Amino acid sequence: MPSPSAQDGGPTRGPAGATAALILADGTVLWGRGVGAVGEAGGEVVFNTGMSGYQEVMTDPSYAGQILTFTFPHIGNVGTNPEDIESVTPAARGCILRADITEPSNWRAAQHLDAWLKSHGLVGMTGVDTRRLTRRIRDVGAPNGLIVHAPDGLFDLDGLKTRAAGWPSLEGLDLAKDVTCTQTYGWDETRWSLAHGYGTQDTPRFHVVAVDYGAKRNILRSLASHGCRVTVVPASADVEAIMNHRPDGIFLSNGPGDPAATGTYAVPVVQKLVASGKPVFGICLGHQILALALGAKTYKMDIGHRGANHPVKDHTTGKVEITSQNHGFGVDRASLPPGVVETHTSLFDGTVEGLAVEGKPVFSVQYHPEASPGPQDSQYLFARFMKTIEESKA
Ligand SMILES: NC(=O)CC[C@H](N)C(=O)O
Repeated sequence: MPSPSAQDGGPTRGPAGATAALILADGTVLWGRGVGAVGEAGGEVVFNTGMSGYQEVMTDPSYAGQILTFTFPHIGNVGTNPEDIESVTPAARGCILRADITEPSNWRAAQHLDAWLKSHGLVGMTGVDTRRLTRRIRDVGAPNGLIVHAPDGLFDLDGLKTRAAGWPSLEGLDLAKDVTCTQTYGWDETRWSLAHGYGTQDTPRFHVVAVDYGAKRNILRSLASHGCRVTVVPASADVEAIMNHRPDGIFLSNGPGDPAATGTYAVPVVQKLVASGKPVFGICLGHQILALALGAKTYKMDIGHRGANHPVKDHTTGKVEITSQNHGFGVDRASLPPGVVETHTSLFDGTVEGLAVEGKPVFSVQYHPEASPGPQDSQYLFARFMKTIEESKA
């Protein structure tokens, strides 16, 4: 789009047709067309390279505090439906898209993406050169920014630039407490499956307590489909509350924010869980919290991993799997204490992707074996967890 019209003092009118703007913390402005809710939303601007699954991505609670830009240009063309969600309320703050959203074309579509964004109060914009934005994020790291949707085309650019520059970093932010469940509940796979026509569940083999730091539904479904009864407890649950459920195994979920910020409550609980000798399996934030509990350190990555084509090597089998990922923090290899083994490694950038504790039924991965969206290569990890539980019971 051409440059905006010069103004003296008052609001700035964007280039012809511009009803939305992305303002980055360094003052960069990208213009576009507004979709979804009218208003302003701020967060860390990150890109996801997946070619499908925008609704699962937008509802993944781990995207809390972030504005998503999709590198795939056509987003919204199959509309939205009530099933492809990873939580009831979308966690991402907004979205940045290349192409305008077309009419939905899919038999499952219940709503246009634009209407769905509006109904959840999410601000979005289209017409952005997302390739340019992504290359910029790759060069300088994920910036904070604001997206503004103003149908009158008028923008208070100075104020927006000040607010974007002052937007707080995700580093040090505990967001798990914002997205965790407020009460303990049993994941009712049967009811969910029947409601969506996917059949029933057999008699459960094991009872797993899942600590919810922002759990994606497909993890709970995956545990259930591997034969588990699943009890979900809030992130603040203490060891006694967890053990009172008499679990066969404990699952530590994914979730948003800085893992180190959970140090006051989650980390000491996980230390006790590890000491208890019960099988423990962690995914993403759960993996990072486990690492902290074992004495390792986490750090903020420049751009993180978000997409559905990340190659990871499993050192146990020597196999390479293509994985679904969404994280902006990582576990520092140099900080791993003796007795903690790196089981998986990223073949993109060599970072730590999985851990196991020697002599204990405890392991975790940085990526998402439940996918949703993404390839199913890593489903074996749920089977590995079941085997660990079986062995620990024997
Ligand atoms: N998906 C997740 O659990 C993300 C973990 C953590 N919030 C990160 O960004 O690294």
